[in-house]
Amino acid sequence: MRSSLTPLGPPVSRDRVIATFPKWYTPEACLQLREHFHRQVSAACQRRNTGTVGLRLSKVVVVGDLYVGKTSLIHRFCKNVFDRDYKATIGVDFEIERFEIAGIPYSLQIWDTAGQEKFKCIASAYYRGAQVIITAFDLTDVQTLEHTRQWLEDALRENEAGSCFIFLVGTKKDLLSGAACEQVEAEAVHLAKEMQAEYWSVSAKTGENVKAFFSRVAALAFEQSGAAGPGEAEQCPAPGRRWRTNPSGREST
Ligand SMILES: Nc1nc2c(ncn2[C@@H]2O[C@H](COP(=O)(O)OP(=O)(O)OP(=O)(O)O)[C@@H](O)[C@H]2O)c(=O)[nH]1
Ligand SMILES: [Mg+2]
Repeated sequence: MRSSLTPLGPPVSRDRVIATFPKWYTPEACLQLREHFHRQVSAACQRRNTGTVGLRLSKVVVVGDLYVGKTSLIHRFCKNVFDRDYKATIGVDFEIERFEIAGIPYSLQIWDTAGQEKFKCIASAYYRGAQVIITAFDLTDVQTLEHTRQWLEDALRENEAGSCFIFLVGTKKDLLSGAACEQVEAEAVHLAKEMQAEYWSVSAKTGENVKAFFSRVAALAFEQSGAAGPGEAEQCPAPGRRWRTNPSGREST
């Protein structure tokens, strides 16, 4: 059935409908601990403030070393495919993924950048204007985790301080298990806290956590963008001053 809220293009698929706030991966490194939409956003959505809505699209930039699996992660989410063969991204590429969040149409423009050094100057030209920066590393290659600091620094240089949500994502989870996985995750969580990033482990091969991860990205970006209606963005703190919710559920900034 076609949704009345998506007048342009085909309706969003059922698995792109986000009705309840998606949960974090680990509470140790997460951008906020609320399990529901912010009350101002919910109220705006209930009023269906769709006549003069805020921005309905957020730019997401995915960075990280070559071969860590950035393209694979995006393709698993957007096309539900996985390719075992490596085809280096040359420069940049992007996908637009449409959602319906709390009843309101919303899209992510997901930029896939090249990890190879020789393409870095092309890719970095596209960092500007990001609402979300995803720094990816390979869980089986600890050096790629160490390099995420530099990738983040480069991406942040092109954006206003405190204006982006940052995610640190460990890829290829299917290749690691048990104590080895726990050890790398612990290191990554530590780094994520330093970066003020939210941490996720995913597998593009099996699809584990991929949809949950992008739903979380979309919901956080949606709340912050003002897409729920006029005035909501000003009431929602910028990512640098995120809503912090203590475990008791009380919100603070
Ligand atoms: N086992 C496993 N392999 C993966 C996974 N994700 C990616 N790969 C493999 O890792 C290789 C690199 O993946 P890409 O997605 O092309 O890496 P990339 O980060 O986009 O690389 P650049 O475009 O050069 O920056 C490919 O051979 C993929 O099949 C995963 O979750 N599990
Ligand atoms: Mg690629």
